[in-house]
Amino acid sequence: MIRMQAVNKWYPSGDTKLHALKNINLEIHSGDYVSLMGPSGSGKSTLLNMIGLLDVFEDGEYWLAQHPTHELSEESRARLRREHIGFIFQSFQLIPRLTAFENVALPLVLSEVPSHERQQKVTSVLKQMDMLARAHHRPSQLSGGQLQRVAIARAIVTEPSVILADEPTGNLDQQSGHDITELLENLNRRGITLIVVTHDPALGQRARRQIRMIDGALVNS
Ligand SMILES: Nc1ncnc2c1ncn2[C@@H]1O[C@H](COP(=O)(O)OP(=O)(O)OP(=O)(O)O)[C@@H](O)[C@H]1O
Repeated sequence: MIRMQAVNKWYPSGDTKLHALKNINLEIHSGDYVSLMGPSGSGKSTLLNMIGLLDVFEDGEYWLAQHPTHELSEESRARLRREHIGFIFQSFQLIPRLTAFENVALPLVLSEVPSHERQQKVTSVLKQMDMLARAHHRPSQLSGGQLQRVAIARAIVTEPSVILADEPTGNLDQQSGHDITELLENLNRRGITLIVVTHDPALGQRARRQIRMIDGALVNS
């Protein structure tokens, strides 16, 4: 599903450059459940952004679902991202002035899915997340756990093959965090590849495979 070979990423940093990803070699198979851990600043979010095609790297190769993303135009990369990747963030990243329903519908609007099909798909995923009763609430009217369930509905409405979750339980109390973890693991049981960045060892250890980063490099991939 995911294959990186000798990927390096530098960020501009004043007059010099910061070597944020150092010779990353990584293979993740379809249906895997992987956690990515490591100290603050070690490069976890940078790597997740590369996997999700949100940012570009300077050298190396990255194959996603057998597509050579390093050779593709920004437009093709965006299409591949929409087809394959669902994102979940610590801060939920919902649009405040849109209802839960409208937030979940947004990726389908961007993919030009017809309105009646959109209606069906959004209703189905909100139901799966037990959020149908709150479909017309705005984010400010929802709890943290509910916000994350809406965000998961938004991530899965396009039926992605990979979910990338950056500290998905970081802003939640213990019970809500546990519920969200179960929801994500259920999606993985249904075949979605799940990659979770976390500082929480208890969450990280639940993954079938644990990857550690230190100072921009993978330690045990
Ligand atoms: N847009 C950017 N421009 C310049 N430097 C950046 C940028 N984003 C991240 N960095 C730097 O790259 C390194 C890796 O950052 P990254 O956010 O990937 O780490 P992380 O492991 O996810 O950290 P945390 O656990 O604190 O979220 C850090 O030194 C950070 O300061």
